[in-house]
Amino acid sequence: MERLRTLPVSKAKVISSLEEREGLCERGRREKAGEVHGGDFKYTTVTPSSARFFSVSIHNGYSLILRLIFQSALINQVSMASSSRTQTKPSSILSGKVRVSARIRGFRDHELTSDVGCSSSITSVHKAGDSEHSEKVTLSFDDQTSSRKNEYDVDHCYLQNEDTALIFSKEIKPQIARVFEGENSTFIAFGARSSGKTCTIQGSEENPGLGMLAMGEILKTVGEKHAVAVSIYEVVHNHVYDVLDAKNTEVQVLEDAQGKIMLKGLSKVRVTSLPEFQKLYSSGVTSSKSTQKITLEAPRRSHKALMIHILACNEGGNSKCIGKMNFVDLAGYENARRNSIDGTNFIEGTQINKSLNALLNVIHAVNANEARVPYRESKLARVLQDSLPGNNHISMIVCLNPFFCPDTIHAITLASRLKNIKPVSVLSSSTKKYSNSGVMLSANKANSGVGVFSTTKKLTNSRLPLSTKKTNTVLKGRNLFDSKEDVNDTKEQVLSTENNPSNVVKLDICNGGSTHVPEKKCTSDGALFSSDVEDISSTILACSLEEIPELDTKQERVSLEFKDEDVSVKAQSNCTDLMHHVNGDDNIEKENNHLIVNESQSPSLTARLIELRENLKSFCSSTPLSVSRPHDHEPKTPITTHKLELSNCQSGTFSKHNSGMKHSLVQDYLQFLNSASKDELKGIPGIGKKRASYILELREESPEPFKSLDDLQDIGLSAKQVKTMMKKAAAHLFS
Ligand SMILES: Nc1ncnc2c1ncn2[C@@H]1O[C@H](COP(=O)(O)OP(=O)(O)OP(=O)(O)O)[C@@H](O)[C@H]1O
Repeated sequence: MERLRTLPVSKAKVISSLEEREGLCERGRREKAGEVHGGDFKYTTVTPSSARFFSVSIHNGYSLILRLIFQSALINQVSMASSSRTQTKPSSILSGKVRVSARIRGFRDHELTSDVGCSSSITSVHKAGDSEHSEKVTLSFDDQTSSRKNEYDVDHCYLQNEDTALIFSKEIKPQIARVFEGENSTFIAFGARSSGKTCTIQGSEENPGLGMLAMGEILKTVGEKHAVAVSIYEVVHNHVYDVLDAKNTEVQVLEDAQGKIMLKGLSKVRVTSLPEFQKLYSSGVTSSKSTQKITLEAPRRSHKALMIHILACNEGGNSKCIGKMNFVDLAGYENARRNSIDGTNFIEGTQINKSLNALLNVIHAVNANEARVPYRESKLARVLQDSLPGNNHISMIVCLNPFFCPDTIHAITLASRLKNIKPVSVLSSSTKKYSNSGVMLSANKANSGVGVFSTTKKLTNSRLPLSTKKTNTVLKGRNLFDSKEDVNDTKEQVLSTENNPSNVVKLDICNGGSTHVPEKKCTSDGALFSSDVEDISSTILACSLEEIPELDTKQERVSLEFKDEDVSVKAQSNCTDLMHHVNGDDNIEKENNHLIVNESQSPSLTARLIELRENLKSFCSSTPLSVSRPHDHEPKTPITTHKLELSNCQSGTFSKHNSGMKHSLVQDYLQFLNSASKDELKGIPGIGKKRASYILELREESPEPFKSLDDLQDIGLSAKQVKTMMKKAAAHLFS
């Protein structure tokens, strides 16, 4: 009997289309790439999952069996790629206004022959739907690290053999007429590093990208009444720089009294011909690169964007922007910790991931039609702010590496979540207090069965009128794209329920004796998930929600799995009495009264904590400041515990006053900035001459430009700088 030899996965290729397969077979014959030493065939294709299980004989006698196996794998794959018959999942209605399409990058030359390219994992692309517009695509990946199969729904998937021109005609061309009618369109390329984002958006002279193709079409459409101008900018470390300006000036993102975004310092260059634009686009990019130090320094990673302005010209020669097209080439996602070799690029990677998450949170909020969109948390989102909401079109193109890549899986996971959301419930402010007292798990239980989880998070101030802010507080966990959530280390939670698509689920964690909740994950206010830290090793591994048939239908089991890499502990918490549904806005108020404590059963830890806190509060407020004498007039030693509690109360009162003082200091400071003269402003440490004149300009646009400390970011101050300034102001009071 001949010995069987296992075919290494790396020697097998997965090609996602028949044409690609044929092309490669031909190439394989020539180059002997991926050669399998069999009897009468030189090259074949196989899914890596199949390859893992197949053994290959080196003897001719087994080649027939091999061919049968491989043929069946091939037929299977081709049928999956081309037909809608083999659906593994029930089709869901893809929701939201954001269109999400995927693009699988073609193989690079060296990938065709190396082990990397050969270990492909995009095993299948299921297309469903018969019309061009209603199709849904499910992408399947074999996760080689966990032997799982991951499936993601997107609106469309462009295969390796499909070029950028096809993407243009399907995604961009139909939007051009709408931009001339006054709507804005935004196209965002998102994905892991080297997944083909720049090639898709910017392209090259030989293979023009979407920006170039769009400009070609726009210039064809533009008549005498219209003109075209472009701006190109990049966002580095949450600062926006003008790429068309040789000095690379920083762009200030301002908002006028009407809430209109103004990009101060961003060049707008008129374009009349394609070669002119081509020169501008490529030289602009070159100039941005030239600002980096040459030699050993790695090119800085940034988000780059092109803005095409359509201008309406009147007879007097004046022009007004009527519509915009944005093409955004996001910096590539990568797991900063895993990919940081010496720690040097760790901070950069972390910051980029944070900004990607912040942008995705914005898109998610817009897509879900949330009342509060966290524009202020992302500079890029602030630049795009007037192009995202309402009828404006947003399209995300998720670029995928064609081989197994955990970062690619992370990217598609995040993007596909946009397709499974439903508009969220807006909870009244009375529910807000609970957000600080327990872990909130918010799930949009769409029919598709995919849910989201989130964290309670401090609401930053926006310039909404105060009344709007109060009433529109959205308690739905919006922080969908939390930076610490890493699909490579953490399993995706899937919350499957059939009904109640827009339910919000409140979760209290039962801290049973065997449950280990990593302490470092709990922030002071009790929220388990915070977006402050990237790549925290201790994360929730999995969270599943299942109905327990034998119990009341309103009770469900939540299983949370934690992984703490540092101490190698895995723990699970099963809570049976803590879930409750909120059915629609009308009942929210009523329902929330029942959310925390289920009276018939023992209260959860969070409920007990709330009770304790309330008791303490009422005790403090009711404690008399002087100790009254007992009625019998007998002198007694004062009770020491009471003294202690009294002093606790005093320290509580002191800290209360403290925060009051802090608030009034901040208010005074902002009031000063809103009213002081230029000379007075110049005298403030950290403001200086330039910022002083800039503040005056802002005050011309809006009488009170600074309503919160966050607004100081508009004059280019970082949160750290603001904090330092406030410290100095406080110190000044006592000097
Ligand atoms: N469709 C394609 N077919 C073949 N090769 C491609 C394709 N798209 C991109 N590439 C190649 O892949 C590499 C990475 O492409 P690109 O620079 O566009 O990726 P990126 O996602 O923008 O990278 P980064 O995350 O670093 O910005 C380049 O060498 C490019 O030539």
